[in-house]
Amino acid sequence: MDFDLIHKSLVLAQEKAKQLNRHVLSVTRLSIDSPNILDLLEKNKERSDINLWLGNSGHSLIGFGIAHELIAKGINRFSLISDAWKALISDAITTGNGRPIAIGGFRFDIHQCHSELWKDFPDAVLTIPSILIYSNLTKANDLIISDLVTPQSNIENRLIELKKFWTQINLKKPSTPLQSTVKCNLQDETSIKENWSNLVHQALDDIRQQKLTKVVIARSIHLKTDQPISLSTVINKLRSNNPKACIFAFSRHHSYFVGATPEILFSAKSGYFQTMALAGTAPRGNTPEEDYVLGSKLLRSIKDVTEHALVVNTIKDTLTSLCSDIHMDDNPSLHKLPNVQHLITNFKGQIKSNKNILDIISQLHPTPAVGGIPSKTAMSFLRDHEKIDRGWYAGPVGWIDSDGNGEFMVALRSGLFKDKQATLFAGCGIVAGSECESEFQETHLKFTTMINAIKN
Ligand SMILES: C=C(O[C@H]1C=CC=C(C(=O)O)[C@@H]1O)C(=O)O
Repeated sequence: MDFDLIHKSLVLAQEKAKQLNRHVLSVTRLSIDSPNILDLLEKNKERSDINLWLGNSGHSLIGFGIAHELIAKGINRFSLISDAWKALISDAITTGNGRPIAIGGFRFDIHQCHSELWKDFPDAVLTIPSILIYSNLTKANDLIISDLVTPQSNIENRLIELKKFWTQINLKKPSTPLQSTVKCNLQDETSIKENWSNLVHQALDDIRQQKLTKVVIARSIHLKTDQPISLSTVINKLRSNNPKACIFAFSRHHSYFVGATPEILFSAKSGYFQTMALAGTAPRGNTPEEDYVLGSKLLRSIKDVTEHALVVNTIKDTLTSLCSDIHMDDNPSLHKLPNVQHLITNFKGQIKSNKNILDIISQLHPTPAVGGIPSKTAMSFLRDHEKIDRGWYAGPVGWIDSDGNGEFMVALRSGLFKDKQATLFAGCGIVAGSECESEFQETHLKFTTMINAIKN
């Protein structure tokens, strides 16, 4: 590793920090030989400062440590984070063609009661890892070393610390696979079903009274294992079981939030964007014939097509003021995943030059694929009736770079892990015509993404 280049960047950052009398981010990019991200994860699985992204469009990131963390609370969390990010990157010193990259996530709803379960996950966080390995399909692998330098920093010490940190992360460690067996907790099925049925009926009542057109309700399940659940085992299984999904993991303090989501909230590359409406679900068939029948039925289901169209129209309306040259699929098609198939409508186009990805996700979130219509009424319905703390489930998670590129996904098919416990989340859209039992089964299928990653 070229430590001279890192040293140079730290020195320049300190000169600037002294001039400005505030901290300055130093970022150095070095090329490294094909590091295996999953291998690095395995070696460091016990760490509590890992940010991982295995994107479905080829971008992979793994970050260790924290050079700097932007944290925001409350109603203006998106704009606070966006302003802090802009200020940070405008001062940053970059060497070796480096560019700052941050990774993080946002809570689904800041007004929902904040429970103890999510205490390690603030309303909004963007982390600039000390060491970040970034790779994509076309470019070589980058090792990005970042540090926050103040006028008082001891540069020589910082360099020694960074060297030590890299050695520690890269150290060969014998892997000790954990044998976990999943046991469901004692919560009995009847009470779960009863709560679910009350929630669905309440939602249908509000729909009948025209207070709501759609609301996406969710439930959680708690699992206990006989050994701590290994992050790398879960990630490896998610990765191999869900080739079309984006796999993410955020470990903070003693918990980690992990998922394999199919849903892009907004992704940006060189001024162009991609997003999607994903709503309307059917099971997969056991045979190709059965699968075809289920898929065809979904494409013709008035209830599902309506549920989907509500998402399409809202996304289209929101994008109009933020993007130009918008192209969208004429009709929904099927997005087939291992356990379920969804209706999908893809969008692409250009981002208006004065908009950045964080401004845009603040407008898009929550789409009616996770909230509802009207959005405010649906959110207040969820606060009053859902009785779970969604935390980061169904919130935006992703990464961003200083050139305005990035990807944010909706954190679905996900769970929060702590020691020997996991809390998994799944939801589904309720519209006129939704049925309690089939919606329950749909959430059950959605849980299996995570359950299959935990089970032996
Ligand atoms: C809310 C979830 O899924 C959303 C995304 C796709 C299909 C959905 C549906 O058909 O209800 C949901 O809107 C979830 O997976 O927890």
